[in-house]
Amino acid sequence: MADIVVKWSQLITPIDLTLVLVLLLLMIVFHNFFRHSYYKKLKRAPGPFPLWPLLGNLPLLHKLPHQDFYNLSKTYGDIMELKLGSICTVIISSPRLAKEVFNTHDQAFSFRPLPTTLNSFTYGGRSAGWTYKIDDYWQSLRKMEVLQLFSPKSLIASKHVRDEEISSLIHDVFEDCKEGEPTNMRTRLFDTSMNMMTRLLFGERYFGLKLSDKKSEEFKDIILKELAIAGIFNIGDFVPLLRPFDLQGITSQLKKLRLKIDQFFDEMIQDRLKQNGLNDSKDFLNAMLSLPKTHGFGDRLGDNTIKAILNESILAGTDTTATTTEWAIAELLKHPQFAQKAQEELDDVVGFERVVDESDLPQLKYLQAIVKETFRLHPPAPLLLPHENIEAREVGGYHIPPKTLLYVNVWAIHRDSSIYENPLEFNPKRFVGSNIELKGKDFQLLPFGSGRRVCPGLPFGLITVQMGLARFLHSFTVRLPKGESSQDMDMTEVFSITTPKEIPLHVVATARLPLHLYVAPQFTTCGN
Ligand code: HEM
Repeated sequence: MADIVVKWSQLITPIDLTLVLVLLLLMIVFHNFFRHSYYKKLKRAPGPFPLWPLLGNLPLLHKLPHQDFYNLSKTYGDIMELKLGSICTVIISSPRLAKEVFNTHDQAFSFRPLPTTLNSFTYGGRSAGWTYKIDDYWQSLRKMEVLQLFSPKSLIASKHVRDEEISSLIHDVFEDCKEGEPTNMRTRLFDTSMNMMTRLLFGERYFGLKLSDKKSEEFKDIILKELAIAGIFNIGDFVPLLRPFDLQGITSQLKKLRLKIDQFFDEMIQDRLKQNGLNDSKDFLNAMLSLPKTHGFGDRLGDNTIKAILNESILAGTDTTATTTEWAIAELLKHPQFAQKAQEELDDVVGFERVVDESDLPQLKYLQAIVKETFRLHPPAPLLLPHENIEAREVGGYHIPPKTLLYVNVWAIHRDSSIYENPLEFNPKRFVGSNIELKGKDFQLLPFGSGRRVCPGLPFGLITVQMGLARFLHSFTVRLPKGESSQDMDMTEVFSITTPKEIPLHVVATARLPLHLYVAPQFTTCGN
């Protein structure tokens, strides 16, 4: 054996090895070069040359991929093709092409490639958002979610949950301001959204009231870790050769986290099954457990599907509404003239003797304009969720090969200067009197996506943001803590599963309504 080792080392000298490596590198560069010219013949969308072996254009992306794509689109146009590792990726950055994708080719691009992180959290893509294709299973899931959570009837049934949780938020901020303490809006809004979701899903509040409760703390920790890890742009998803090395340490974290999630949801499901009178409670977990197993799902509405749906709903429904409301308050601190205008409207419509009710919303036009403007500048999912096609298509006159990863960069669309005047300016006036809606039909404003895969939580998410902001503005005037200037406020964003402000917003609030309107709510015991 020793002899053989000696012979090999004599055969291959360091110079030989360097030559082989250089040759390999040249081969990869030439391969990419010829492929690139070949693409051009097929009228492929323009894009930067995929210079890096294995990585392609990946090194062009930094911490905020949607901003990198936006900057690249200024050079290459509103449809461009990049090679991210081994994945052919097309990025759409104009309303015209978003309309073409979601109207003409919606079915073709309705496939959902599953990143490694979400594979684990959705039990192999069993939730509606990460089911790969649109089939009977996906349709049954969507139908069940809409019926139980988001239909007009369900929204009326869950109104008291939103009212109570927002009242609790107002009470907590009031307590902070009585003490003269700044309020951490990030934590308060997150807890509010989380409590709403957990009450709808399994009938329990999780945070805020029971901070000493160990189980609540553990649950919050799991969810925060999931949110953090789910947002990581995993190199292994783009460069399969690197996947086994787990360079970002994701796989090991996922395993630990998945065990904890499993344990948490398993206990909850078992407890529920042991309880007599399963059908008395009207939360989503009970609805799922009560469904006959064959109800449109074949035998797939097992425990793993239920866990995947619960987990996805928490991940999709919590941070999205909380970060949008936080951005809205931050923008209004920077532009107090708009906050004042919204407060005048609230005072006119609601007065000072009661709190805002959901039935007031249609009259709160200025508030609605503020919410739209916030979604325009700060869409929680700036690239929507990834889409994929299995058949070749032509978009904008360019050939899109099968298995292309497609991102619709709504962050870029929302900043298109041919649509929005001074697009980088926060100015809700642009939506006053406009009939642009958030429902996915107006392609210049798409924070909830569009087409078949449009967000099913849209009605719930929108009403939660509108009501949270309306109640907050009606109840308080706010300023930043001493020593901080709103004009210098750092508005840097972070790319994660949502796109929050990098530095959490802290505010000092002053009450503007009679004291009895800040009392803590009496919580009804169950979700619905
Ligand atoms: C401010 C609130 C929200 C925003 C901005 C938002 C945004 C989005 C976006 C952009 C998509 C992807 C659309 C696409 O790929 O074209 C999506 C999908 C989805 N959202 Fe939301 N969402 C919000 C709230 C919610 C809530 C409250 C829930 C439910 C608990 C929810 C559940 C889902 C699900 C299940 C999908 C996947 C749909 C599918 O692929 O079939 N979202 N959402």
